[in-house]
Amino acid sequence: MLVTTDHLNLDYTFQGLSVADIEAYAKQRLPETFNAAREQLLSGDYANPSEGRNVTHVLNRSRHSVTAARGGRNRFCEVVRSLRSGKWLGATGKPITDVVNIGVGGSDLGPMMGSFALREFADDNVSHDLQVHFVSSMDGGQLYAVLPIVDPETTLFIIASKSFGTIDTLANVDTVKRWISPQLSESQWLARHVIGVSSNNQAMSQFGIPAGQQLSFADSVGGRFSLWSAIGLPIALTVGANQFSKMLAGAHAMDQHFATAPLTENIPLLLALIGVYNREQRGLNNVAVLPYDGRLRYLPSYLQQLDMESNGKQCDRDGIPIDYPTGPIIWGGFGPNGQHAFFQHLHQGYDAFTADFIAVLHRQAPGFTPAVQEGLAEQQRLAVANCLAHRRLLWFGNGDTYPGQSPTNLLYVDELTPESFGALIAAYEHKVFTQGVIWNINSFDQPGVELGKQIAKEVLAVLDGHSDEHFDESTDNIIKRM
Ligand SMILES: O=P(O)(O)OC[C@H]1O[C@H](O)[C@H](O)[C@@H](O)[C@@H]1O
Repeated sequence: MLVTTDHLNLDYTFQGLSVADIEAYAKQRLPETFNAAREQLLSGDYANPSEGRNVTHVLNRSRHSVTAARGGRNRFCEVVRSLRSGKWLGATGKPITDVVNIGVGGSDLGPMMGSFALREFADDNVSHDLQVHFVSSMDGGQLYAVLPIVDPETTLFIIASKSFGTIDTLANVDTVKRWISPQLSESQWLARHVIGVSSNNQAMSQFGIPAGQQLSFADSVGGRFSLWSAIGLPIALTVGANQFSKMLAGAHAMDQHFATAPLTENIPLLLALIGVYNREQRGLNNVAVLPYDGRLRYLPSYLQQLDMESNGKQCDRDGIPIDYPTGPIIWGGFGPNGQHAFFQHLHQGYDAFTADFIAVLHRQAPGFTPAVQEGLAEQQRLAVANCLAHRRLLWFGNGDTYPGQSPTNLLYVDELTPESFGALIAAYEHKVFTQGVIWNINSFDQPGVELGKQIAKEVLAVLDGHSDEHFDESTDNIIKRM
């Protein structure tokens, strides 16, 4: 049960499903409309009915759109070149040494995961060292850590927000504005130390970001699908625009694979059908994501947003309540360390689950002595051995007290490269999309999140003394203590 593509491979042997099982299940669960839906997604024509627009993130990585969006892409590449070469000077004439990406959700998780995963692929033709930091949390916890180690005169902030209205991001930006003085005035800061990345150009202008420092993207690109757009700027700043393009090329190759590979050799389709099978036939409500390469350690959080925000729904595409289970709970963590923490429960605990193991078979270690290179190669083998061992134990068990029979996938790449990374993420995107089609839900909105934001505003108004609204006893009691 092995499926291989240029960049990504799937072994689903330990799902206990044969090719014939998959074919039969696809007949049962894949709607007749699927082929048309897939074509629409890949050409940017798939509808997001509740938000009244199409879904176009795939266009960010297809060759046509790179040409169509040449203006925006040129500015993106210029910004990358200028910052990475040290030519971008701050308001007091010093080169920028640090970039802080302020954004949350899709404006944080994708760029952070990609920058961390691909760091070693940085183009070398850079004259100075640029540090990229990430700040997302509304409580200021990350600002506490970053502000003391950067300097207003040499730091540039990316304000990354599709809507340019997310309170978490605006609150962090507001604190930064207080921090720049006395070294910089607000106008100096805006002129040389801020780049806006958003689909809301008007809000970026109102904020005072010069037009040349605004990078925009289409509002038809959902936040959790936006790392391929200008939101991916931190990745490009880390590795260079060429390597960023290779990541897009890997994702594009996966788009083509998804479009053309037959069902039983189509990785996203198989992942989707196996996932629906586990959810509906085996009653498994959770998936552990277990990367066995430290560079992919942010993958579980990224997939949490991708999958749970897309398919955690209780109404269909027309807004009508449904009575069947939809997207599972996604959780997980870096596999080798998980072995020393939560794996005990996986092996012998009461609750049933499924998991995706993600492995990288080989890793180059240029720049190290031959002895260290050999040590690192041994460590890579050690990690893969542990991945294979735990996967075996989970499936086969070991006597009465290790039940086994936990179905898992193994996704692996020969080497982690920008291309294979792009292909891996695109495969998961298409898995989530396919499941959304199967469950007849809109995978491209997040009404629950919006409702939570509205309630938070009402609570904050009471905390700030602007309202005397009452909630429930518990909430009112805490408010009284603030
Ligand atoms: O990029 P922004 O508009 O600031 O949104 C950031 C995030 O906020 C939200 O609450 C959404 O649930 C996410 O999908 C989104 O990625």
